[in-house]
Parts: sequence; C-alpha cells; structure tokens
Amino acid sequence: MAAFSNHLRNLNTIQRILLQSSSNATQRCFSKLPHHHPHTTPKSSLKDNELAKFAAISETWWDSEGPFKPLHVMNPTRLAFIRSTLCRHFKRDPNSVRPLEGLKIVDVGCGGGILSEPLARMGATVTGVDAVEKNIKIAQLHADMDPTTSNIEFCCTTAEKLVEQGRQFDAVMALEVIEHVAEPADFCKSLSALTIPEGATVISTINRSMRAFATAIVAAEYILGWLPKGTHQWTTFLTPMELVLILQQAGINVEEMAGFVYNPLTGRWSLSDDISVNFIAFATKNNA
Ligand SMILES: C[S@@+](CC[C@H](N)C(=O)[O-])C[C@H]1O[C@@H](n2cnc3c(N)ncnc32)[C@H](O)[C@@H]1O
Ligand SMILES: [Mg+2]
Repeated sequence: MAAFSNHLRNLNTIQRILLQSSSNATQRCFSKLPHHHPHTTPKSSLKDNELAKFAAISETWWDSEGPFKPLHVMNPTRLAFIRSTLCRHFKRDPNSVRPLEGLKIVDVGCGGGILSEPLARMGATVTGVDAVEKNIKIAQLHADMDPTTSNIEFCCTTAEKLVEQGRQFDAVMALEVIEHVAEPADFCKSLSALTIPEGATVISTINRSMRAFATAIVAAEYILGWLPKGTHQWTTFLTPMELVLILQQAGINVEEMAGFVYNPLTGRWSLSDDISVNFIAFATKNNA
C-alpha cells in the first residue's frame, strides 16, 4: 500500500512538473542542435501522427499497469538478450554487477527511459533521445530520483540530428521505434552512422505477419486493451528479412535474432526462436 501511494505521489509530481515550462535539460539539448545544412541533412525520421500518439500518453510511462505495461513486462526479457549479446561482443563478464561499465550507449526513441535506466545500472554511459519533449522530461525526472541513473544524458532530438552533431557510440539501441519512423531505411543509415566501426546495434520491432496482425494489433489493441487502439499500423511493420536487408545496406550485419513469446498462463515473456511476432536483432557495424 505504501509503495502504491509513493508511486502515485511520483506520478503527481511528474504531472505537476510537466505543466511547468521547458526543463533546463531539454533547453540545453535544443541549444546544442546545429543550424540546418540542406545538403548534408539526412531525411527526417519524424512522423507527426506517430509522435502525437506518444505525446498523448507520455505521463503514463512509469505506470506499470498503464499503456506501456507490455514494455514493462517485456523489459527483463529484452535486457537478458541485450546483456548477453553485448557482453559477448565487447568481451565482458555477463555475471559481473556492472558488465557494461565504460560503454557509450545511445537509446534512440527512449520514451520514459525504461530501457535507458537499467543500461545505466549495468554501468553504461547512456544517452537517451526521443522526439517527444514530454517523454524526455518524464525520463529525466524519473532518472533523477536514483543516483545510479541520474547521470543519463536525456535529449529531445532524433538519430539524424545526433549524426549531424558527429556523435558516435559503442552501441546503439532502437527498441520498438522503427515501426513508428518515416523512412526505416534512412533511419537505419542514421543508426549505422551513430555506431563506431565494429560497434553494436540492437533493434526490436514487430513482424509484418498474419500472426502479428491477429495478436499484436487485434488482440492487444481491440480485445485485451493492452495498447491504445491505433497504436500500430500493420503495413509499417518490417519482416525480419527486410530488416536484415536494410541494415545490410546501411553497413550493419545482423548476427543474432530472437523472438519474444508471451505465455498467457504465466503472464511472462521469454526469448524464443519464434520470430513470427515480436523480434529483436543484434547487429555489428562493418569495419569502415
Ligand atoms: C514504443 S515507444 C518505445 C520506447 C523505448 N524504446 C522502449 O522500448 O521502452 C516508441 C518511442 O519512439 C519515439 N519516437 C517515434 N518516432 C521517433 C523518431 N523519429 N525519432 C526519435 N524518437 C521517436 C516515441 O516518441 C516513443 O517514445
Ligand atoms: Mg511500437
């Protein structure tokens, strides 16, 4: 009960602060953006209607029973995949307390920071970026509540703008984002440009399969009400093979793929070979 009222208090604080003017952190990030260069700027990944959907529910990011419940429930499973693939690639001990110590990681489309925070707790130096300013404010407020996450750099910006700034990272994460961007192939080129040579890129999304239509859209949005109706458009999904090909064209090789499978009896997700609905890919950048 005490934990629940603490949770409500945190949410109230977050809502109150959201009503105030832009946070200093967000302004700092905006002021870092360079001027527009028409010949070098990659195509924008922004889709206004997609951003509006996330802006409308931004206050619920840390409500583990709210619209982002599926991501909260999936989080330990996707973190297990990320931890094991990154540790193998960067030759880290997966059993150590902070196996990602010293690695620079960017979480593109970080939302409220539900992936950024555990990555920081594993020792990574994390930058979280999202195109929705309200998400960044929530992420910053929540991360500031714990000293192990308060050093995460949150910015309201896009992958392509980070590329313009010449930023690079050991590992680039884009989980559940590619199905919401304007041009997935250009987005992958930006992710590639953000990854150092021989660095890692991790992408998760939903397969454009009939099973995904039945489960991730019809069941999740219309029958079970897990996600707001209209969250996903089936035609924007990529098949695993399409993702492999556009990453390859961007200079990134997919080395491992896994599916996330939901068990309705336990209410848990687990890693599986079944990539017919939700899947995650670990890829490495070619040595440029
Ligand atoms: C489904 S959420 C995923 C959040 C987070 N990656 C996770 O898995 O926990 C998608 C996020 O991507 C953001 N987003 C959508 N299009 C974007 C773009 N072009 N650039 C950056 N962020 C974007 C949305 O605002 C939203 O927070
Ligand atoms: Mg999605």
